[in-house]
Amino acid sequence: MINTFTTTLPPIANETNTGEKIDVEKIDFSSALLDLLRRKNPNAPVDLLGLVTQLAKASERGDVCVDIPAQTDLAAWLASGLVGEAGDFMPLIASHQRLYLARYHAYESRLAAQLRAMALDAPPAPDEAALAAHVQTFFAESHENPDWQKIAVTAALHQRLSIVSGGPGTGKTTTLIKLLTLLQISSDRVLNIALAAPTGKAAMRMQAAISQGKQDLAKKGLLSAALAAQIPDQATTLHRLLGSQFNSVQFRHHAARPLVLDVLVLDEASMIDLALMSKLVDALPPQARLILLGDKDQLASVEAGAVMGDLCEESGFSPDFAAKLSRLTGQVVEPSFSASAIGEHVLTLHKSYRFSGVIGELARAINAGDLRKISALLLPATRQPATPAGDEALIWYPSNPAASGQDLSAPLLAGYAPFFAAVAAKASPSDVFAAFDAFRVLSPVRQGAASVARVNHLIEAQLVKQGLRMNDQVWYAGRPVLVPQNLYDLALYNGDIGLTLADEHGKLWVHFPASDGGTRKVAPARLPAVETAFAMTVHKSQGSEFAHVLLLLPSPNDGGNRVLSRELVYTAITRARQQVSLWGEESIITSASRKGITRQSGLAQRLLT
Ligand SMILES: Nc1ncnc2c1ncn2[C@@H]1O[C@H](COP(=O)(O)OP(=O)(O)OP(=O)(O)O)[C@@H](O)[C@H]1O
Repeated sequence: MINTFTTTLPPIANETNTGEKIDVEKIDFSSALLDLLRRKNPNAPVDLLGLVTQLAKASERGDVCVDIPAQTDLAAWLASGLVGEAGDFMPLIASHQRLYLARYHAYESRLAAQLRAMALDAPPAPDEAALAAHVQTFFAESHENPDWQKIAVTAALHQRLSIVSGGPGTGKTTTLIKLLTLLQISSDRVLNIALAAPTGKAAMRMQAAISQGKQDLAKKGLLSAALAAQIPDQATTLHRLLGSQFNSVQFRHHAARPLVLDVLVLDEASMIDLALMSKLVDALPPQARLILLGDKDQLASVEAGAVMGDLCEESGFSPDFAAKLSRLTGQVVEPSFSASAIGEHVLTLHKSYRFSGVIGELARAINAGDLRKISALLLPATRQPATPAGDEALIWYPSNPAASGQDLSAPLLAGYAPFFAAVAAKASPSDVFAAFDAFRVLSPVRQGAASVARVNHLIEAQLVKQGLRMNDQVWYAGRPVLVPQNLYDLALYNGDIGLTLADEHGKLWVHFPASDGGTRKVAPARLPAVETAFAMTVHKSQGSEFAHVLLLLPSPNDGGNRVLSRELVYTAITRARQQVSLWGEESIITSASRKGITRQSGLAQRLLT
């Protein structure tokens, strides 16, 4: 039986690891937990209560557990009736010298056990000769050696669990389509394949990328119309796939009522927290394949855990498997020791086919904490005029955007000018969306002088000046909004972006992208809890892409140091397809790249062999 103490879990966190949005419920979490424990045992060990306070705070930051100090009298804790060991029904669990809230321990240990079992449960091995021939056909154009996409496809065909990790443009989707096609070719029936992503936006991007990828493969004569029809174009959100239920943290699909599918593909897997990943794996039917796609270097999930990072911590092919992959791919695949039971299932793509230029170089340098490279990339830009021409891939404003006297409005308005022009011209909702997605302002913080709130305020004030919005008017044509929570009755989800546009009678509607590639509209009155979204936090931008990203990086005294990290800057920069504007002092950028976020979790250790 799973040990659950729902009352001891923190409420759903909302961008907690940015530390900006304080949830009132959360302030009381640590004291509520302590009260509960004291009521159960008035003589609870003092050091236990001290660590519980830390655990409550840590869980708000996204940690799954805290380390138990070496000198702890664990026997006294276990005798207190508050702490148990794995399998006990207690509010707290001590395991592997870590203290957990019971439910997180259950999620973590269960997920690790299930992933280990999936790694051992290999599907019937494909016929080598046939597979080698298919691989050669599908990668006939490849001049790469090693070709990581080819190796990933070949490896994944032998696996029930595959984790494909790569930065932007490394060909995760391209690899996936080849993999699904080959799975379908080697199956004697039509496979039931489901495509899912954490947010509606990410699901739509996945859908668009898959249908583009299918067309590319078909043009090369590698995908017949019949096969193409067997690979779905439709992607859904993970919540919808699992079956969200109103007012419940449980989904309709779980271990006792699994999904009906043969292959589940989950994109943007780094956004998935521990609880959700555990529920997802629970809901898989026996023998179904799970393919996770994501970028392990991006920010971890908003909720607790760093599942993608933990899963990818160790990787490497055994000598036998490496030899097999060498035979099948015709390339040299070196074996390497991996201490993880799922190390062979971590398939990393190394070469970016989209970012050959400065954006990719900067993203890699930030990731590697390569300060010299970062400075070299930023240096030429310092010579650029304060208001650059706008066609450079990297633009740098070397000042604190939160300092007084900084005029944020000019670049903001310039960036959104095509969007306002499309709104004024009453362009179709799809065209207005395209204009809006060409530029986005990102900030790490919600409040402060260079925050999301400030940018939204500045732009809205400018719109008043330009006569495009009446003072204090909440709804106006051109207002972009962000849905901050799941609104199941409207089929809208946390993070969805809508655009307010006037119809031919002047009536305002909020348009949202629809799953068929068009848009659908909702009356503003039905959306009581939305936020203006000219700017958004870097956390919320995950799963989205924009042609041009302007990233504001406030200095420490303006809230920057609390939240800036390598993962945050990397995630923000890699949202940009063509152009990045960085607005922050060099020391802020370099110190962020020195600071990686480490989340306390025992998942990687539980996966060790
Ligand atoms: N092996 C390859 N050779 C040439 N071009 C490639 C190759 N693989 C991918 N591409 C091209 O690179 C671009 C990005 O590929 P793809 O969309 O598969 O990457 P991704 O990792 O899924 O990207 P994203 O960052 O959007 O998740 C596409 O235009 C694709 O056609």
